[in-house]
Amino acid sequence: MSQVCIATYRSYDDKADFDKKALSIAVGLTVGSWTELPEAKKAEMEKHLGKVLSVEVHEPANGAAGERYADIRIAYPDINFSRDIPALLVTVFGKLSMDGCIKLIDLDVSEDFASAFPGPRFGLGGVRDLLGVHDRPLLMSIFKSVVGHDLANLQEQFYKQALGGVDLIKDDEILFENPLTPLEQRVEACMEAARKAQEETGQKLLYAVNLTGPTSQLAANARKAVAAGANALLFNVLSYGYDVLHELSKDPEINVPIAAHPALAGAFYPSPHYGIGASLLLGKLMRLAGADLVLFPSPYGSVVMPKAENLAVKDALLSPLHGLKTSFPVPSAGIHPGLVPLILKDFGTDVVVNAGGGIHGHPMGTAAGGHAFRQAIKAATSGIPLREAAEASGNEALQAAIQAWGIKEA
Ligand SMILES: CSCCC(=O)C(=O)COP(=O)(O)O
Repeated sequence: MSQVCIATYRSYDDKADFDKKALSIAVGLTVGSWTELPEAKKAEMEKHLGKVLSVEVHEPANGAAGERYADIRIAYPDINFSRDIPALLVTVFGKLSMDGCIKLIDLDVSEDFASAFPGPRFGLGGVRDLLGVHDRPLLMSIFKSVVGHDLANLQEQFYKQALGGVDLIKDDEILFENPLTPLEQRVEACMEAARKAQEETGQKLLYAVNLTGPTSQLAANARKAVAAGANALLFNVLSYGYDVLHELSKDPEINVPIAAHPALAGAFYPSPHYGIGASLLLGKLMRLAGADLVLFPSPYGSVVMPKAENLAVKDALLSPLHGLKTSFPVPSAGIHPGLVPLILKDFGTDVVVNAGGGIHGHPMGTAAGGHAFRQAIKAATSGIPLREAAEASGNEALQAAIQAWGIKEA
């Protein structure tokens, strides 16, 4: 069994000797120095020494400045760090993240390291089981206007979203503990609206309430939310750290799916030269830490992530990973019904179509916004072009949505 975690980096430098650089990383981030060590000490330290596995240099064809880079793979012995994500990240990219043009692209953790992580408790299949929906993409709606609103207002907004036939409703990530809509009362009010809507729609619904507060109170807040009836949680993972998600997701008393919000991710992944690659940041590490659903920008909407990077996030959430359950991909931001065929083309059926403005901004109102998405999903999964579907009687909501936002072709 492999006893190392392998980090892949991309390093840009017009002149560097990348072999030398790789060796200095492998030694510097493990035993500190090597050649100076006496032979007896070397024998003792060998098991701690990082190893350069490969260095692939890409010379720009035209010699253009700023385009020469190398992909460097280094194996770090598991013996050097404890079985937690902070220890792993500090080892492979702590000081190094501040040392020139270098980006952490990927991490392959060992079976032994992964064994400390149960991963998503529900995962994609578990979320589908809770909702009883197995044959189509799910639809999630986002509360939009939340700050400064009282419980009655949020309950009314929730009810309208639920009537639109959505499968999940999530809080806006900027809704924190506040006197107008305290956590437990908000959960009770929204779940009451969910029950009322279910009487009309016959549809089950998950409400991902935003879990916030100081880290020391998060687990208690989560338990309170669950006791009040919350059947899902939203969590701003990157502001707290992956280890906090890991703790929450393996807590047996917090027995509901957790949706990871990507707030702050833009500080890490967009630069080609610095930070952490999107598929690692929003894919592999979120899944390892236990996210059941992961939100991230799509290639089509208002906050755009390049398509290849986006599909790499999807793959990291869905490909085999040490036997962990898969996490639901939720490409988001600026999504409207006219984008549904593109989303399904790239993501298939195992995706959550997620919208805030694209639901609340519908010309016929919030509930119609949900209906328009459901009609678009039905058309796209049946291979019917949206324009054709919009002409059908009963699909007036879709027609109005297309008039408002249009259809984006590939
Ligand atoms: C950048 S991914 C997170 C998307 C999100 O949380 C959101 O509120 C998107 O809202 P929109 O009105 O753009 O659908």
